Amino acid sequence: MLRSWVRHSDPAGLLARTAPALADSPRLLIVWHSRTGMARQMAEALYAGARSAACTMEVEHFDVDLRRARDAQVDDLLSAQGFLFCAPENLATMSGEMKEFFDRTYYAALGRLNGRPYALAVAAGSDGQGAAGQMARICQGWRLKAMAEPLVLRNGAQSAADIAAAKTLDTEGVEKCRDLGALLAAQLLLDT
Ligand SMILES: Cc1cc2nc3c(=O)[nH]c(=O)nc-3n(C[C@H](O)[C@H](O)[C@H](O)COP(=O)(O)O)c2cc1C
Repeated sequence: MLRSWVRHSDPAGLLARTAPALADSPRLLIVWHSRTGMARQMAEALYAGARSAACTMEVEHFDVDLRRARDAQVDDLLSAQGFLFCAPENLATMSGEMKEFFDRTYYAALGRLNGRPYALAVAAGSDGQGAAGQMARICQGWRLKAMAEPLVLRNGAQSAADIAAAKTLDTEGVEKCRDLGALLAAQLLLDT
């Protein structure tokens, strides 16, 4: 579509020369899963932080792809220069949908993401270390470069009722996620 518009409207070919740069905008991929809302809000704050960092750095062309785990594909990984993975801890592991994303994409992406920056964010009741450790091992297998310690936010839920309740991320949590999103975006934009 863009190429055909360029061909017909730009006989001198000036825009055509800039088109590849637009197609090659750096891309940050955020993959998330959430059952009761906390990790979703964390992922949204990661996204907002990444966007605002690009704005502060006056970077015009920067894609931030916020993708639910069940919808994320190998090509999404391959076309991104950096990653944020955000999931809840369920039964001392990352949630099943997040694990299924890694299972589905791991071997197809292996050896093709080496050195790209990443960070992790985990929503938890009282722990979170199990999910963070598992995701970190997978990212290590992919030879990604950790940009920060995993961000683990705990809401204290332990009873069945509290666990099932819809969650609201507090202001401090939003700020921490925004900061992490900004850090990843800044690193990626400096690298590319
Ligand atoms: C089935 C299930 C198992 C859970 N197991 C853990 C756990 O092992 N450790 C923990 O810290 N929190 C545990 N939680 C609490 C969640 O991590 C917490 O409620 C968090 O907010 C979930 O994120 P979400 O709101 O994005 O779904 C569990 C929740 C569910 C539903």
